[in-house]
Amino acid sequence: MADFAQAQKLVYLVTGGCGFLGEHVVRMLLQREPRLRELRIFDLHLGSWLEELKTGTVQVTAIQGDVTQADEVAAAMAGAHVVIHTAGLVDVFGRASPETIHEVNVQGTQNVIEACVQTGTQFLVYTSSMEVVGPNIKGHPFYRGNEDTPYEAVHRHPYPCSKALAEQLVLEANGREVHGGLPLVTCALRPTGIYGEGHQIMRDIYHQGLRLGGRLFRAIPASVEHGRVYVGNVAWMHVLVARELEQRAALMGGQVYFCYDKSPYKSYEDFNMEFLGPCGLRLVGTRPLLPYWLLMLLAVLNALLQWLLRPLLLYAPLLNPYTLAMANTTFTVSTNKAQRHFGYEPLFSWEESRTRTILWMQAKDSVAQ
Ligand SMILES: NC(=O)C1=CN([C@@H]2O[C@H](COP(=O)(O)OP(=O)(O)OC[C@H]3O[C@@H](n4cnc5c(N)ncnc54)[C@H](O)[C@@H]3O)[C@@H](O)[C@H]2O)C=CC1
Ligand SMILES: CC(C)CCC[C@@H](C)[C@H]1CC[C@H]2[C@@H]3[C@H](O)CC4=CC(=O)CC[C@]4(C)[C@H]3CC[C@]12C
Repeated sequence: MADFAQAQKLVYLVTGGCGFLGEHVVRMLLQREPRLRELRIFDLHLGSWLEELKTGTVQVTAIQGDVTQADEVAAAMAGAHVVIHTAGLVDVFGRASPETIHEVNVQGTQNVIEACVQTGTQFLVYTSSMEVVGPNIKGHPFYRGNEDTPYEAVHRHPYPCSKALAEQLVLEANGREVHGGLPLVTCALRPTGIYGEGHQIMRDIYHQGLRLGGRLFRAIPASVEHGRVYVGNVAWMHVLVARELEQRAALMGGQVYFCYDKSPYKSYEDFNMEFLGPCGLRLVGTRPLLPYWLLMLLAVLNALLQWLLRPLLLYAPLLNPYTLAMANTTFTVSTNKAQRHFGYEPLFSWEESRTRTILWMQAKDSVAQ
């Protein structure tokens, strides 16, 4: 018992710990990081599920706070050894203003870095995104590329712009001296499209299908591959990186890693059908029902409507010119950098990831009815 207590010495802080990915990171840390003494969960909105975590041997501290407030971040971080920064504004639908997206994703990340320096927190793991690379505005395919694949990364949309800037800040901060004189060690993880338990967009698409009488109509050619990764494996990568950063600082510091697993390469819609199919939905058509130009016209109309209606209400449908371009451009990853640098292997097989996601969809479905 004394040995166990001695081994529990680390304090971790997870920003955005109540979000879709953040919750999985929090639960994974509690399950798979035996050296944890205290886990701080920092989020703008705290979930009631946190209460159930407070019964174990690890001290779980919930902190309601805002990453855009430097003093709140620094106060939460005092005495922490590792910070996993997943908090972010994920908005490609025009819900938030570009200024707000920048403030949360870029200024919020800068505040996390400065808090590390100020408080002496030496290890920072940042949740970046595939969107830092692409797809770019020219619609160039990125076909099973890796971290070194040359690609023209050009963005205009506020979300990828903010993620790219924030990632750059994190990587440039690697090696900065933190309070106490030691060097800050940082790295960035770039998930592709994350799926799994808690994935709100999947639920939105499911409900859209229900409204259409149990059908979805193919909009994207089946040949367009879209990278996807299971949330449990993304969480596991975060836990492993955080664990290995100290021992392998020279190798991993300042590095980026795509998040990957054994999920199959498919189009966005065909991939979703792996889960929506068993929930009773059908994807109609082997080819897109509407030509691309017509879909783009609808997407532009949606954007126009959003702008016109903004003074009255928030109109933010899934289809807009940006999301259409995203879904319609091949972007997939094939790499083993995480395996080579820190021994990552996916914790969940594709079959397990699929089953877990289906069970969650079905359970949610029965609660909703
Ligand atoms: N969902 C996806 O497919 C992907 C997500 N990512 C990145 O993963 C991270 C997590 O994303 P998700 O879990 O999907 O999003 P999410 O929206 O479910 O979670 C984000 C969390 O951050 C919190 N948050 C937002 N603004 C905050 C603020 N000002 N201060 C403190 N907390 C704040 C939210 O309350 C939320 O709990 C984000 O950084 C996102 O950019 C990267 C690649 C793919
Ligand atoms: C028929 C329509 C055109 C289908 C619309 C699908 C879109 C809503 C989604 C297609 C691609 C998704 C994005 C992608 O998986 C990469 C992402 C990375 C992130 O960091 C955040 C989420 C997202 C932008 C994701 C959002 C939904 C899509 C645009």
